[in-house]
Amino acid sequence: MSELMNLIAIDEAIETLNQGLNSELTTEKVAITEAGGRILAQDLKSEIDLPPFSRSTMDGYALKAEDTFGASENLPAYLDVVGEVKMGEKAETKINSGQAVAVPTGGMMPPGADAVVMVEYTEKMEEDEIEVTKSVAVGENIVQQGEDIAAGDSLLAQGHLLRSQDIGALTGIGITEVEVFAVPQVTVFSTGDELIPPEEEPEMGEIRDINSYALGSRITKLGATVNYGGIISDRKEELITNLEAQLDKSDLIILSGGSSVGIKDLTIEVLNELGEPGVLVHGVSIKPGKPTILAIIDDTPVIGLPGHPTSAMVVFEIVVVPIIQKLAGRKEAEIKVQSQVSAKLSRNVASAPGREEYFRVSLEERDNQLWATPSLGKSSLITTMVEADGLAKVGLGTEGVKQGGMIPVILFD
Ligand SMILES: Nc1nc2c(c(=O)[nH]1)N[C@H]1C(S)=C(S)[C@@H](COP(=O)(O)OP(=O)(O)OC[C@H]3O[C@@H](n4cnc5c(N)ncnc54)[C@H](O)[C@@H]3O)O[C@H]1N2
Ligand code: MOO
Repeated sequence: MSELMNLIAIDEAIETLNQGLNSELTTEKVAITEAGGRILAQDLKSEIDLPPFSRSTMDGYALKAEDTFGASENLPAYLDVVGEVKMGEKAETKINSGQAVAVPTGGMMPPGADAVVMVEYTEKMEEDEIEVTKSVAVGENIVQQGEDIAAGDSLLAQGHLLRSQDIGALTGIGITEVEVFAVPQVTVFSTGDELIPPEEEPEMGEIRDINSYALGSRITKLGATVNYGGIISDRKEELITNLEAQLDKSDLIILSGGSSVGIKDLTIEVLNELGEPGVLVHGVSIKPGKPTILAIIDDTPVIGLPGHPTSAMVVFEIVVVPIIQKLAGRKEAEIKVQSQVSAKLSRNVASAPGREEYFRVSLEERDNQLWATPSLGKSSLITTMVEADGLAKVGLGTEGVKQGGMIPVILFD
């Protein structure tokens, strides 16, 4: 039987693993159409101004603002129309005092003009004269050259997750290829003699595999590639063979089951035998999820999650997500940003002393207030996750939270 667990705090556990990880990540160049959701591996500066010329933001007339000062319905200003800017063409006609040029929304500002009056505030008098009934300020209704992005500006930093708006900004300045970090390859195994693949009919005593698929789906959502390693029986040789086969091909291996103190619990033994440094952490002060194992085998992190499906998913969220993000190259500051809300508890919750506790909660909005109702179901029941909208956290040094107390809730994706 393995030795009894010596629990350590979550942050310390994650830090211990991070310290042992190889920080050199592989990168690759991808077309901008493939770059959404990837992590940038370079700092990006703009070499050009966006927009490359000053543009009107309204349909109207480009003019010198001072020619409209004091203009009103009762006392209009009169200007000579000396030309028209065509969309997508260079504005050539120079404006002098007392002159205006018709300009469409997005059209280039003609030289000499410093404002645009909207067409609604003008009246055509003759073919080449307008009356202006509103005064405009210098710069009004114009986007200046380089106002969006100026040449030399830093736009995005290494480690940033490329979102749709980032992709748009990059194509706006003509960047069609970017250097990104390679997608982490994550292998998932389930362990246990009782487990069978979901497509098979269970005999009495057998249980269909839940964890591989719940975790695999979450891994995909995080932007990593999942390799379904399958089910490993509780035989030492089988555990060794399966792990050895995947170690070189994986950036991270996740096992579930076989992590607690018990006769069949060979995981620790095997992880220590397979390579250096072996098991770094066995037992984390988190509930559910106490029997979590963190190991590194010759540069590949291996994480053993508790077998109970809910416990496995909770530990995945709290411990594995930041590790996958780190392996993906995501920068520290962004990793901490989780989609989190603050909600009022609809009933008292008592928390395990000395453990950071996570309750599955369902959320409901009542009277402009978000209320969290904790599930009291066992961590062996996957439906406690299905019914939940998120995880409410009760910190290490807290005995519980009273009904009506505020609590942070990490939202499920
Ligand atoms: N005497 C003690 N017993 C247990 C303790 C303890 O401290 N003392 N801890 C309990 C807690 S808490 C947890 S969590 C589990 C952890 O168990 P293991 O990580 O060793 O996992 P198993 O024993 O293999 O499985 C536990 C449970 O989960 C089911 N399971 C496992 N894998 C899957 C899967 N892929 N899909 C669906 N269900 C799975 C398995 O059939 C068991 O029912 O230990 C407690 N016991
Ligand atoms: O630690 Mo177990 O993971 O509480 O259910």
